[in-house]
Amino acid sequence: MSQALSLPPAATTRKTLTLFDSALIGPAILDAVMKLGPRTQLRSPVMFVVYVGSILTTLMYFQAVAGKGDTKSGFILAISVWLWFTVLFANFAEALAEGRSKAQAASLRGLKQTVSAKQLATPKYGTTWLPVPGADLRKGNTILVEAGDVIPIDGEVIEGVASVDESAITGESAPVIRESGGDFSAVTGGTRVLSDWLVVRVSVNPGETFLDRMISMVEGARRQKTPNEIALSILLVALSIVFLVVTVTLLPFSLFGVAAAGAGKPVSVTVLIALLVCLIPTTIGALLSSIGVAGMSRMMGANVIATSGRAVEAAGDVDVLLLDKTGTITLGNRQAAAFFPAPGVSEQELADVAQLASLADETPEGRSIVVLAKQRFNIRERDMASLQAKFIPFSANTRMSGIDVGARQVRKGAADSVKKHVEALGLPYPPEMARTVDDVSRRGSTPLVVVDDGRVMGVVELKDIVKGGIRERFAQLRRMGIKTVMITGDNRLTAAAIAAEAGVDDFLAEATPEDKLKLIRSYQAEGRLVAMTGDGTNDAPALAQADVAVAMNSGTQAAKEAGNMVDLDSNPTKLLEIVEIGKQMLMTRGSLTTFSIANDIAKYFAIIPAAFVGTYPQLKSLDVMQLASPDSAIMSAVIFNALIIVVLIPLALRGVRYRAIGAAALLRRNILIYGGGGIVLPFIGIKLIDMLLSALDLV
Ligand SMILES: Nc1ncnc2c1ncn2[C@@H]1O[C@H](COP(=O)(O)OP(=O)(O)OP(=O)(O)O)[C@@H](O)[C@H]1O
Ligand SMILES: [K+]
Ligand SMILES: [Mg+2]
Repeated sequence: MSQALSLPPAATTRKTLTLFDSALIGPAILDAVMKLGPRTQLRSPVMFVVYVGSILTTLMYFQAVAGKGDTKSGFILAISVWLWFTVLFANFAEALAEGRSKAQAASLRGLKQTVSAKQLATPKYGTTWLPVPGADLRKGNTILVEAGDVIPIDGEVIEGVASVDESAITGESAPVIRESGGDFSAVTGGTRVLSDWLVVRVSVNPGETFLDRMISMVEGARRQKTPNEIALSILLVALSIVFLVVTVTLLPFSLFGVAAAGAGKPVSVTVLIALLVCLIPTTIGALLSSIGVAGMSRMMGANVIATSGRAVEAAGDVDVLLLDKTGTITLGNRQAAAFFPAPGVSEQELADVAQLASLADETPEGRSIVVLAKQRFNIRERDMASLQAKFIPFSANTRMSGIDVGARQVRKGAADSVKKHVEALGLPYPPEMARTVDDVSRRGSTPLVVVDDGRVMGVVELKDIVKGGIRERFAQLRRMGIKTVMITGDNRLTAAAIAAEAGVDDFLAEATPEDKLKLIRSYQAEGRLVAMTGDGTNDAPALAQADVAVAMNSGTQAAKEAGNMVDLDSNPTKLLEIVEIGKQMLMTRGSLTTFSIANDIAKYFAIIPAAFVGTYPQLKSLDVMQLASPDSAIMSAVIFNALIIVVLIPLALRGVRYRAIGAAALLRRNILIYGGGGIVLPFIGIKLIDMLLSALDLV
């Protein structure tokens, strides 16, 4: 067994970077310069206007040097340089946000390694295996992984039980159990088997693994714009066009004013460009894409892999959260705990039939029944082949499983399903069973009724445990205005007991996969945004329908594929963080947009009097800021406009703090801070820059 395959320790692979990590700054500066191409610039129309302004003023500077300028060449150069800085600062903000995601992707790529696999000739343990390079494996191949092996690729366990170290991917050091059947059968490439062995059927082709998808998602975070982002971009473009028209029409006004008075100086094109840049919403235009990228990074930091930016955004507006019970609210390894025989049946007889019904049942429930019968009554496992029995597997629709031995039907399953099954055979269903079933259910356990060829034998109690700390977290969700609904295939009483213990707002019991889907659709029809958390194959259709679909990493491949997020920690209350990150992203975008527009209005008052006082001396009375000179006023506004981008980068990346107060209160608060701040700050900032410029005698 090659020990050289061991993975790097989790701590080094999941290193967290500080906001302005020195390792990120250098590359981001370089990247900011690389992003100066026109195609890249065109992605943000607002910044493209600044970009064109920078080029025009540069050209005008050379014209002025040649003696053909409409104003002093030094002034044009200074404006031009600061416009270029404005563009570069915006590029830098984006590059810095992307740098963080890229670092996260790189640490994931570190997990991808060339591993040799043990390919089996037949999908059966004990047959010979051949060493093949992991990259040669294809969907459908079967492989053996043993203690110490790195699992070469994603797959589904078809035989065996083993403990697996998934810390390289999840950061969680406790090993997890992976076994065939049930909801714990998916294994992820890059994780390591700690004990025992597994036979795994490869479920993907190379390049399509979970790790590959994570990497491409983290790297491509920027590429697709979300619907909200597109709407905002349209608003920003519209504002820019309005200001462009306003600025362009100022020139004839100025020329006309000078002609009419027979004195004064018309406004220069440089000043008009400066004015335009100050008026259009450059602050949000520069920071918009970083806000989106940073949101995805924060998800990743919370150990959630989001495969769609739209889902991250929708998370901020979720109204209803649906959770499946087993494996999501509870630990999910329901274990047989007790046998309750029907009248006239001994406990041993019940155990015997229950074991018979579970011989081929590979679910954790089925296996635990076989084990309990062995422990209690030393009933040895019989061989399915020599019994010539036919296996009837469990399905979420029939809610029963068992075997057929010739014409003899041995079954176990949900009480109502078994009752129907017995009555369909025209046999009596003992009324005493209902009491036992209710007693077991009220404890929050799952009752399975066992029936041997129509004769009801008794009840098996399956115990499950509610995950710790879940109650408080649901209370927190309630305070955020999110309704929690538990959906389960279990009966009403069990569901009610677990719902009460976990503290969910509502529950739906005896739900088939179709019922889960229907419930989601009905909420969506009311215009609500639905989040769903699930782990099982039977949750997959519902996950595919939900707006925000969080699959547990411990769950099945089908669930993970149907969802648009995977929680690496498999924590059902992770949605709290997901919602916070989504809300934070929406709020950051809203706050900075408010700030940006308020800011531009303030600049208008600083620049207009200064720019046109040469044309219309009456404007002097509007000059509330008493800036040193018209040139200094315009220069200061342009510098402020550029610097504010840099000042706000930390806020864009870190996000506005989310508080669990009502939406209206939050909105009021943010408008006050970012709208009010946006109006006041430029007056102070521009005045200070103006004083500094004249103190240094620069204008
Ligand atoms: N292996 C099995 N054999 C027979 N019956 C089973 C088996 N597993 C579960 N059942 C019965 O089927 C019912 C529904 O199954 P299950 O609990 O897995 O549904 P579910 O929709 O996944 O709900 P959840 O995972 O939220 O509890 C169970 O309550 C139980 O009565
Ligand atoms: K601006
Ligand atoms: Mg389930």
